[in-house]
Amino acid sequence: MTQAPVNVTVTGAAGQIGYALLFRIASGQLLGQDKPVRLRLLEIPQAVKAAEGTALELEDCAFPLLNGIDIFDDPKQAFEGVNIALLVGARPRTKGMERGDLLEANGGIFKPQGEAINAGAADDVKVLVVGNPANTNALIAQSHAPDVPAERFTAMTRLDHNRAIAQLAKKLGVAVSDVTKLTIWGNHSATQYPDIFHAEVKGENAAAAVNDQNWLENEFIPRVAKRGAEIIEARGASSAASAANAAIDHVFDWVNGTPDGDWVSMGIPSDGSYGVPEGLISSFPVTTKGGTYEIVQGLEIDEFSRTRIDASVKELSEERDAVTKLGLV
Ligand SMILES: NC(=O)C1=CN([C@@H]2O[C@H](COP(=O)(O)OP(=O)(O)OC[C@H]3O[C@@H](n4cnc5c(N)ncnc54)[C@H](O)[C@@H]3O)[C@@H](O)[C@H]2O)C=CC1
Ligand SMILES: O=C([O-])CC(=O)C(=O)O
Repeated sequence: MTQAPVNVTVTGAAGQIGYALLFRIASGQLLGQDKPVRLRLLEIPQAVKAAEGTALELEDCAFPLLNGIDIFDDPKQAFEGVNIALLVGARPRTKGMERGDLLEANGGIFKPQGEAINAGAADDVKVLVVGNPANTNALIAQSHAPDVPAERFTAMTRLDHNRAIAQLAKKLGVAVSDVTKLTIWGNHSATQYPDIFHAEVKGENAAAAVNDQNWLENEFIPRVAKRGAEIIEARGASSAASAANAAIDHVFDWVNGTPDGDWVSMGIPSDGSYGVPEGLISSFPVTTKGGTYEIVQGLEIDEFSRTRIDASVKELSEERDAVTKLGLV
């Protein structure tokens, strides 16, 4: 272990996703088996003790790649020198809360975190926002970090991507590894559009292999888009291990590259591609290489897909308008 450790900051470290995520980071699954990590955990003061408990367990795993753990309740300290920032902690919607209240409450979290990243992060910082509403929280954080290149702020739609692959593989009776080029477009919300028209199954077009528009419209798309609610209904709590798994996948692929002939979905600041207004943090098909990503260009978007993408992008624009009015971006 000759390399300097990579500083990984995890917010909401004492939460459900944090508990499923930290052990995998420390075991080397986030970055690779050759990369030592130093964990910097951020929690609210009331949850610091629980985070300390998790840190005791991490210690007890004796992970060879885990170089150390520090726990903070101050974002400025937690993001000092950070290379990889996983923004998981967020304010959940509670009874009687309107969408605007939710955006405002999260603004109170993601604005100071964006400022702290701006002030203290390492030059190569990469940020993944998991906490909901993930795309707009990422936009808030990014807009308060003017010295960090905007494209370093990403939002997680990888869970949706993985869910869609699993459902498609199940429908066709193939292995998940047979499915490539799946795309999630838009927002991490019920308006998202899981697109199988460019996806392939063993190299053949997936939509043609399915050949069932009714399944696509009335089963597949709503199932994937509302999977979070299905999990909450069944488990009595929101997705945690699968969300942590998706965060691992997102960062691992961003850092280590996507395989030739495939791509992944990431919520990223739009450059105007596919008619998505510039600056909105929207999900696109991307390839990654050498720690950077590029939007897959040149995909033909038919009328059906266009309508779905536009609907999700409209929701993102409305969220941006709402947080702009609140003075959060
Ligand atoms: N993008 C995606 O695909 C998914 C996103 N999520 C979202 O991830 C978030 C976390 O989920 P869970 O871990 O299940 O929630 P949780 O409620 O178990 O944990 C959240 C943790 O964040 C902490 N926290 C709150 N404010 C904080 C702040 N200002 N700084 C640092 N920590 C703070 C809380 O103390 C708590 O320990 C939620 O917003 C959830 O909706 C969940 C699943 C998938
Ligand atoms: O729906 C939720 O609250 C959690 C979530 O984002 C998901 O599971 O996709």
